[in-house]
Amino acid sequence: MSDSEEESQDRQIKIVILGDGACGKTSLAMRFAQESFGKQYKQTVGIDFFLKRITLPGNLNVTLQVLDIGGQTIGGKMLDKYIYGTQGVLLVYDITNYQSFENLEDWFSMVKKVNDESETQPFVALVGNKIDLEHMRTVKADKHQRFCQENNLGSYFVSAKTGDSVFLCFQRVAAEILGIKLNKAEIEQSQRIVKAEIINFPEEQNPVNSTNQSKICLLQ
Ligand SMILES: Nc1nc2c(ncn2[C@@H]2O[C@H](COP(=O)(O)OP(=O)(O)OP(=O)(O)O)[C@@H](O)[C@H]2O)c(=O)[nH]1
Repeated sequence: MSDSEEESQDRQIKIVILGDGACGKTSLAMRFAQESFGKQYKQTVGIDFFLKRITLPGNLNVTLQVLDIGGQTIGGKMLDKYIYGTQGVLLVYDITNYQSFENLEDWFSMVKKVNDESETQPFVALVGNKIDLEHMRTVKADKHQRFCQENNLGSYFVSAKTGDSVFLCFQRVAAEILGIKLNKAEIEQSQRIVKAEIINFPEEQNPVNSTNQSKICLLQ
């Protein structure tokens, strides 16, 4: 195989998403891989797979195999097998649900246990999801930062609903795994513009310009 053929081959990386039920793992994977979001909660039983090809600086094509692990799998027999040999781990919690943050200790312990005797360790990142619900936040950002510093983790805040920072998170994790540095322009480019939802409130019962009201302004 010539050098150029070798260079044009895709790199493959495996990333698992772990965390409590309903923290938004499936939503994150779907937002990243399919650009979609569903408001309806449908529990993942076992595991789901998503594939997405991205291009990193230097025209490097990378296929990300994303394993979305159901929140109920903790303590299950298969979990070790899903985690083993993965290059990246996203530890996800819901910023409005403190328990989902606390329980990450258990998920992280599983990751450490499985990789205990392995020569290579996965790149692990802490992901606070649902930042569109900032007004309902119960996990303070400094708690998040402390957990990252203490355990040497990557740190992200995202919203699967709006798409805020989702692509950036996966892109940076992939770059980190492959030892590629992203420059400021590349990071800014992948920060999506977040569109606000437009809510149509029903018209007022008695609007100002309704026909039974005078539109004439009287000056006294
Ligand atoms: N507001 C808001 N809701 C979200 C967000 N991400 C997910 N949700 C909602 O949270 C609920 C749970 O999302 P899922 O993606 O199914 O959660 P999960 O972690 O995969 O859950 P399990 O399958 O039980 O492990 C759904 O109703 C989603 O619509 C987000 O960023 N913002």
